[in-house]
Amino acid sequence: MQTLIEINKLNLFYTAFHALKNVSLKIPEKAITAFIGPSGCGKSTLLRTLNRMNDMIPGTRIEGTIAIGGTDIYSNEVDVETLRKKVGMVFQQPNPFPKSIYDNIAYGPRLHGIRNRQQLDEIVENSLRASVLWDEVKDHLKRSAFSLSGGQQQRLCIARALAVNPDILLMDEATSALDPISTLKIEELAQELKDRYTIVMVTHNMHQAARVSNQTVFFLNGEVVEYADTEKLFSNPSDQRTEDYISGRFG
Ligand SMILES: Nc1ncnc2c1ncn2[C@@H]1O[C@H](COP(=O)(O)OP(=O)(O)OP(=O)(O)O)[C@@H](O)[C@H]1O
Repeated sequence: MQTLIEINKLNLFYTAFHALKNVSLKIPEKAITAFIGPSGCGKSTLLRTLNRMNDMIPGTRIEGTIAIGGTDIYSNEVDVETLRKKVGMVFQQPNPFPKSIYDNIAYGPRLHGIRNRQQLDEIVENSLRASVLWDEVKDHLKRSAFSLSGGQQQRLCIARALAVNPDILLMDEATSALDPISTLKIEELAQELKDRYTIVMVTHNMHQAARVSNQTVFFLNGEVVEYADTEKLFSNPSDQRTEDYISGRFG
């Protein structure tokens, strides 16, 4: 598998607190990579570095490099807005805009200069189809996004991220606020999307990582303990700490 994201000797500090320690990882394209580990081990912090969301947190400093498709995303030449278009993100709580379903999806494309109605209609339909929401909403696109259920809102947020044509989709505990059926739908959706997008997901739920991901990274105290094919990591971990964690001895 081809590497898309290459993290090299990454250290991240929140002021004096050393949150990520010497992290090096090669994340392959068009696959699902899961970050697991106990609360506070740095999963979300690492995810946020991939589209520079950490830039928004005062006092954050990084050392080391992250390259996406060979480009150092922290170099001065990189435009952060363009990076975030290419690296979309979905959060724990669905966060649609207080707008119609249609306008939620059209928001990003409009921001990037697309005004043509027919073109926007196509993007809205394709994005909603890709997030498997089209059939449920096609007859009321003008309704508020808040009229949707939590699970539908999360699929809307995924569609919104897809509308600007990203390469990478970051999912930060994207199902932890959802009921089991909605969770399953998002997991199935992730499986479908991985043929076209590179997905990196943070999850508290080891079963979810085992069910949906191709690779799993296990973190502890800001360090990578083990990175392996998901099947291998869950059936035959190399490190005793991984074994202890996946068998529920801590965390
Ligand atoms: N904005 C911040 N300022 C200071 N410290 C922070 C900040 N965000 C996170 N941290 C600290 O960095 C460490 C890693 O946090 P992070 O949220 O990345 O962990 P996590 O593995 O995603 O945890 P969880 O599973 O609970 O979400 C924790 O000790 C946390 O307290």
